[in-house]
Amino acid sequence: MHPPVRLAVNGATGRMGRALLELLRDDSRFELKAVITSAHARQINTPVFTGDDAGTLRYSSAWPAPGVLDAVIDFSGSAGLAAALEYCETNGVALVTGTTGLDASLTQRLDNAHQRIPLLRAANFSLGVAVLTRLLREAATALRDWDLEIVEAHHGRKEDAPSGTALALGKAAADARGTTLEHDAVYVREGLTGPRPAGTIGFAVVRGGDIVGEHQALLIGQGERVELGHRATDRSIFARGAIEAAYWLAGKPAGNYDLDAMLAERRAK
Ligand SMILES: NC(=O)C1=CN([C@@H]2O[C@H](COP(=O)(O)OP(=O)(O)OC[C@H]3O[C@@H](n4cnc5c(N)ncnc54)[C@H](OP(=O)(O)O)[C@@H]3O)[C@@H](O)[C@H]2O)C=CC1
Ligand SMILES: O=C(O)C1=N[C@H](C(=O)O)C[C@H](O)C1
Repeated sequence: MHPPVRLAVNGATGRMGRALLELLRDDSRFELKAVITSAHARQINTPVFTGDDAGTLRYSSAWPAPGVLDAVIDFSGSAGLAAALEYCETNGVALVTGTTGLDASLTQRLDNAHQRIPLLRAANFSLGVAVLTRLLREAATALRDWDLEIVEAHHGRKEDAPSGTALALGKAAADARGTTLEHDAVYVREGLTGPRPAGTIGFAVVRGGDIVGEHQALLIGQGERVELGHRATDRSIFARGAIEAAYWLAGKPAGNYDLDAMLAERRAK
């Protein structure tokens, strides 16, 4: 049993931040040291928890002094993740991030971060999507010539499209087929004419209401099709996955880690 992991949550007033705090409040494996959100959030300087065991923790936009944290969990946005990455790299702190919709330069910074810190990124922290990804790799290989379409649906406040998960599923299938999304993805069909080009991977996006997150991969042949799908109905599944990842990652040497490695290590125990 190692001492509690000293943790910060970044993006703490958001949908995922709130789901994380709800679970972390009663998780004795962690000592919550900082609860960080944007400087303009109305919760800044207000108590994070209420009740008899509330403690003195307050929302803040300032990162703690060096030496205070072992790990950061980030579900914020590009600016929030950039700040978290800067802090973690400067202070040698482990970073778990689920933020999606990153531009090329932030992706590049993350790609290089493994030289300095333990880093675990996942576009989707649910166990179900980890399994869906494996199934899709197998189906995309076995049904190599079938058309592949990826359909995703999310709540109306989501900022990026297609979702990080849809892109990760597309990438997994493209890798399995020996191609790339840069070469074969079709994100928009408006203005295209003629038949569907063979080998392309199509993406379609639905946005509305309170949909937590749904992903479907359709492998479409002649006279038959395979449909693989996952439906999240509660975002606590993502929060739980990220918390397990932070506990697993804290104290590891610098490097790039993923959920598959964590799940494999746990299965082996
Ligand atoms: N990998 C996964 O499993 C999942 C990934 N996600 C991804 O996580 C991200 C967040 O999602 P969600 O919680 O729904 O989004 P929200 O918009 O609800 O939350 C984002 C939070 O980050 C805060 N924020 C903005 N800028 C900064 C900053 N510079 N520093 C710190 N905090 C900041 C926002 O504050 P304010 O509102 O004041 O701007 C807000 O509280 C998205 O990219 C989403 O796609 C979501 C679910 C699961
Ligand atoms: O923004 C969300 O809500 C979600 N985002 C992630 C994504 O972009 O794939 C994961 C999940 O589907 C919820």
